[in-house]
Amino acid sequence: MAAAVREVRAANPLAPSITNTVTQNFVANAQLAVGGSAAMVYLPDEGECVAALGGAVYINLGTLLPVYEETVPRTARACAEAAKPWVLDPVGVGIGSLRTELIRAVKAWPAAIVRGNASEIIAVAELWGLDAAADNGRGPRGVDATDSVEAARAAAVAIARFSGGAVAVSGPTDLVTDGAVVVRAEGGSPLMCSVTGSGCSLGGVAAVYACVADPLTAALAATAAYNRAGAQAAERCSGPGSFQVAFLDALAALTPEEVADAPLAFEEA
Ligand SMILES: Nc1ncnc2c1ncn2[C@@H]1O[C@H](COP(=O)(O)OP(=O)(O)O)[C@@H](O)[C@H]1O
Ligand SMILES: Cc1ncsc1CCOP(=O)(O)O
Ligand SMILES: [Mg+2]
Repeated sequence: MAAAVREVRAANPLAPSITNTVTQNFVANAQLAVGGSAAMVYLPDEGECVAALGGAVYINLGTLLPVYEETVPRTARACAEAAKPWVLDPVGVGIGSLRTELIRAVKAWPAAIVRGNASEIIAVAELWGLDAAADNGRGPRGVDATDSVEAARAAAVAIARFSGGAVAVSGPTDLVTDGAVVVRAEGGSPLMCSVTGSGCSLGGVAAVYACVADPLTAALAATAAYNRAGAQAAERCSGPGSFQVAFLDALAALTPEEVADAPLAFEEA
């Protein structure tokens, strides 16, 4: 994790995004704060182009446009063909039919990292037909979780075993797995739920680290960085507005050691 943080700062890798219109700015600023480079695109040929240019691609389904019916599968396929990692954030899975169709479609080119809140991870496992235990999910309420992180454990492990990558479930305690180990990470702040894009930008930062590290290390580095920076920002702010500013400052100031020393609890999956 420390090496990933250091290498990103040294190499300034590009992790382009197809992401929602609500939080693009926060995603790009968080990617820049950790030392990465950002580029947001919408069109199918642009997705293919940035899959070739970038070290890893972030695809977030938060606000879909009709063109995404083409952009998302073509970009995921381009990543797979170029052996580039990509990160899926299945925001709001369950709203409308296109999100469902797209998540079903990209099962053919599995993401190196699937990042979402507990309800989204449970819903993806259900859609991919991976895990009977995942049927327990109550489903997302819009973009928010209604399930606990622990309720998503089996779904997360099943997705990681299917994809061969990592799954990061966010919440009060985060859970990250590669299908062999399950890692729990504490930290952050409840204020992160009051700033839209905390989850989206975590996915964008995971894509930055995936440019230089394996999926599990990248997902853990992003999660640990968020937990550290979130806790620090909460001490320095006076509410959600100043939290977001303090959070970007804290993210930019994190040392590799602070990220690597974040408390993590490992167990067998
Ligand atoms: N109650 C909480 N306490 C501390 N950190 C939290 C809490 N809820 C969410 N976080 C953190 O906020 C970030 C976004 O997580 P979450 O809110 O679950 O994502 P999403 O916005 O996609 O629903 C993660 O880094 C997570 O660890
Ligand atoms: C509010 C909202 N609506 C569609 S996408 C989006 C942003 C969700 O961001 P996050 O999942 O990081 O809270
Ligand atoms: Mg989210």
